Amino acid sequence: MEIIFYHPTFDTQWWIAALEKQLPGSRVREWKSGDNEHADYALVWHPPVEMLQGRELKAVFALGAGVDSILSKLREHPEMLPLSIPLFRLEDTGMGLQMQEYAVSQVLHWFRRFDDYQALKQETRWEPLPEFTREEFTIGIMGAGVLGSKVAESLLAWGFPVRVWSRSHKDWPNVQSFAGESEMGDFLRETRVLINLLPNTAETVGIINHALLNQLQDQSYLLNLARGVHVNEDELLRALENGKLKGAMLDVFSREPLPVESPLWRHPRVTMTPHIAAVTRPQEAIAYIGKTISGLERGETVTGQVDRSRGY
Ligand SMILES: NC(=O)C1=CN([C@@H]2O[C@H](COP(=O)(O)OP(=O)(O)OC[C@H]3O[C@@H](n4cnc5c(N)ncnc54)[C@H](O)[C@@H]3O)[C@@H](O)[C@H]2O)C=CC1
Ligand SMILES: O=C(O)C(=O)CO
Repeated sequence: MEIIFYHPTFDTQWWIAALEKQLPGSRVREWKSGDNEHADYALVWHPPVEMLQGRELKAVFALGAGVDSILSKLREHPEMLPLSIPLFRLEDTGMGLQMQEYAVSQVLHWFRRFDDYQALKQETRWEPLPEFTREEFTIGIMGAGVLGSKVAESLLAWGFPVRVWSRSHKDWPNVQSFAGESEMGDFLRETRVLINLLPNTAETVGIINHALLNQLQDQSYLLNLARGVHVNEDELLRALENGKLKGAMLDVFSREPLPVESPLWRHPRVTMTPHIAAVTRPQEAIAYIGKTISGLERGETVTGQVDRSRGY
């Protein structure tokens, strides 16, 4: 079995050795411009069109959870990957735990008012504040997929009321489920901490805007863990000024790296990280890819295939 590999930043030689160990009998090579030799599978992140175009592959694996960048390239260059070739993405492979760490630590930070205490410290003020209760700290998660479900589980374990909003209803113990546009208002009304874990699609781009934020309780919080283009950044700043939002923690931005002139850098109630909420964990990813390729070779049903018409 021949596998081609392309990733602009990963340690390619390490991946090749680990993949060959995971899939005995396979030959994995780094794809380089001009390589038109046969391949059965391609493992990619931001691949050049030339790498995939015209190949008769059994499947392509994106080396991340979000497939928005490859799908947007495919809209421009449909010849790059015909619909008959399945595209897979990483399902969890260690990202669920990272998202849980991120979400739990930030929710607890806001819940225990560490942001307020930090502001008081700046003014040299020793002042115990009233405590928040869990009842007034409902967590609303947009996107109830692989990562949303893990985050929901971890916040439930900390005793917070948890609700999710997605395309279809979920029957998860102790989680209130809302679906579709018609239930968006009910979902937002009691949400105090809004966590975004939606995929980036034509339907979700710009979804966190003035109209949405305005439906939250006053003094709510936003945690964006998915994609920057989900948030209208000007309207987010407006919500921070008019009291709809008390704070925002952002891992992703409409432009990355975030330009130095963005006011988000300087806003005292915005905290941020540089798109590191959950990164690809090589060992887990290789185990998943190995298992999926072996399953495909045996003609079994496997999970993780992207629905290109849906966009995720
Ligand atoms: N910041 C980071 O480091 C990372 C960010 N991500 C982002 O997280 C996203 C989510 O990942 P997964 O949970 O694995 O995806 P998933 O495909 O398992 O889940 C997506 C969820 O969104 C819902 N959804 C999709 N379109 C919708 C719509 N129009 N209205 C309502 N609900 C809708 C689906 O029903 C599903 O519940 C990825 O697409 C990626 O963009 C993923 C990994 C790391
Ligand atoms: O896997 C993804 O989609 C990511 O955003 C990785 O950082």
